[in-house]
Amino acid sequence: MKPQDIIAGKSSLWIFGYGSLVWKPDFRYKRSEVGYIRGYKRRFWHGDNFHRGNVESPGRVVTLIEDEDATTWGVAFEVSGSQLEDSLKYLTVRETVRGGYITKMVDFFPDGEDGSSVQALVYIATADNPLYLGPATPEEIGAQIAVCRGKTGHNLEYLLRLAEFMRSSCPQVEDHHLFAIETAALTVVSYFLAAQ
Ligand SMILES: N[C@@H](CCC(=O)N[C@@H](CS)C(=O)NCC(=O)O)C(=O)O
Repeated sequence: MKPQDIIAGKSSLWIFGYGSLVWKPDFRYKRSEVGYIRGYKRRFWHGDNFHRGNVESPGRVVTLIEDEDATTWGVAFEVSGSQLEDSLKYLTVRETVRGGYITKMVDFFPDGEDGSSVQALVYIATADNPLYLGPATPEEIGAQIAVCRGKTGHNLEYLLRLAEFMRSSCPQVEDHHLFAIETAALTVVSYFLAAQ
């Protein structure tokens, strides 16, 4: 969907973040809510040759994989008025042009509500994306993240800030994939430090 199609006729829009957007939206918004979407699992299966890696050593960032039994927790940001066009213009470059993500509309369930949901825009990198790296063990992914960096910073920062968000904002959620990769990456880092 093109940004103009997304905002057509809308006075406000919710944008769901589940990776770097949860800790670094970098666009102006009216309000935010922690919550979840259903039918997707978050996986570090997408490559990144710009923000957290480069062409020779792509980093690993998250995307969403369809799984009808799964839920993914993150943050939704409501944008309205001029924030609508500004946020989508910014995210088109950050997510789509540089990251290879496409847009979809999903149901977002704010935490603590009565099970009600709102429609939200989400950026997803699908398996047919040239940057898609696919499944690997937590050890393989952790080792890759421990050594990659890109124009925005180290891949380790991307991982640790997401893990910190989940611990502080969603303590009730046990994200095995995320925390196994965090443990693996920090183990590699500890070897590097011990070797010095
Ligand atoms: N679309 C996901 C993932 C977003 C994401 O991590 N995208 C990368 C682009 S490859 C990004 O924005 N990176 C910025 C950064 O690493 O600071 C989200 O909603 O958070």
